[in-house]
Amino acid sequence: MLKAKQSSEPIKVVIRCKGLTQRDIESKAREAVTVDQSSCEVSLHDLANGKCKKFTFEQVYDEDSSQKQVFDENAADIVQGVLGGYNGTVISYGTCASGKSFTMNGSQEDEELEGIVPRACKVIFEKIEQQEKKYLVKASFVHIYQGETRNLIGKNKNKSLKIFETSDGQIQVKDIKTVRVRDAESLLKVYRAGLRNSYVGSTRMNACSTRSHMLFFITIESEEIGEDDKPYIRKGVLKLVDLAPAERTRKTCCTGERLKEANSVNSSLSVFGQVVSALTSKRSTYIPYRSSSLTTILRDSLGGTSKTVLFTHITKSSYSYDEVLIALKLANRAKFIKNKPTLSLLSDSESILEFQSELSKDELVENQEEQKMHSFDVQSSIAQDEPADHDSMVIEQEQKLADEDLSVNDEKDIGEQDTPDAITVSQQ
Ligand SMILES: Nc1ncnc2c1ncn2[C@@H]1O[C@H](COP(=O)(O)OP(=O)(O)OP(=O)(O)O)[C@@H](O)[C@H]1O
Repeated sequence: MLKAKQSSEPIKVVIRCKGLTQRDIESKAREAVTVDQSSCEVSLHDLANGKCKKFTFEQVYDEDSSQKQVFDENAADIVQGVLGGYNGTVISYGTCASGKSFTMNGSQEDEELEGIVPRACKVIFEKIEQQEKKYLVKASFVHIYQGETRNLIGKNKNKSLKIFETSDGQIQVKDIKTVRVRDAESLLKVYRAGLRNSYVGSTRMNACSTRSHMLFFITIESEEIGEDDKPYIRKGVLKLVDLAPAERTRKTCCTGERLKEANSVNSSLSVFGQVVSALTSKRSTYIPYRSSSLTTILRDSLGGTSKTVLFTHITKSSYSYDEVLIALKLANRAKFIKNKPTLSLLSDSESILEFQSELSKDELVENQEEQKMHSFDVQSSIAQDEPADHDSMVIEQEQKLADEDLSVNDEKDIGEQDTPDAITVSQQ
């Protein structure tokens, strides 16, 4: 793999603050957080003793921020980078019910409320349509539930997937389900099918609380001819990560399975915090990535070659003071993590052949469709003595293809031929 090294840059840390909910107001919570968007300052007030802790970040959003603004100002660049052959990561972290899933997924009912993932899916294909180049787009969706990495799409969703490191230092997830997609709608279908399979449970803090860390991967490859007249594949992986919340189990009063889930999430988030600390401490000689599946998969995103934005969600409620303080302290440290975004240009014959053979399948399908249309054209002209309706034929055929490819939720494996044993999710 050819890699044009770039200089290091800090990961972007963004704070998004949610206002008091009706429930907070009814339970007499007060506002313990103030956000100054112009100075990018967040103040956390200890209302009992009148003290205040101030933090500054690259970008802070109050409760009136729009989904579009949040995407445009933080994720659009990352998506553009992935199209250009860089890895990109968006991580949604924060306290319970603070809007982590709202930022990533948002609401399907109202386009204005769509989150980063649906917006990214649309932008990717809008940009691809503006290009002459051919692109391959593939998606995978896994979650980490009680310490096990599992597919959220395809068959065998209960199988625990192994994470391993290849001899050249890449982190891969074995048997991850990967689906080739040809348009934004299909990509969104994969995402939504995975979401339907995710584990959401009711807690005292949130009726729809995420019980596992969810990681949606979009791999984008494009081919070009280099100055040496040889073919190269530009390859970028976009990781869209919705983390489960750290939970004070005494507060959420969960028991049984919910308690096990919370303990497992807390332990992986504690490793996440240790990795952030180690990466930003001058004294540290070891980064404990391997202590959890989450940080192993995110190795490239934290201190690696990815362009990364870390959203830290907090709420204004005075009852969440302790959790907000922990989240702000982690975010404040994460500001000092440096990554080296690195362009990935593949020149090995295996990658090029794989890319070209995928594209040749498209040509085969296109030729078959053309032949079918031609015979339909001739037959219908003979039968009706009228020209065939080409446009509606094409739309029908495309719809059929999309449906066949994306019947993910029916446990029917899709794009089986597209499924490699493993995909690279992290690089040294
Ligand atoms: N900025 C926002 N504007 C409007 N509604 C929001 C906003 N952020 C969150 N919400 C609403 O607050 C509720 C909780 O949000 P969400 O489920 O996204 O939180 P979460 O942090 O993912 O929760 P959990 O930690 O339990 O997984 C949802 O009803 C969501 O629609």
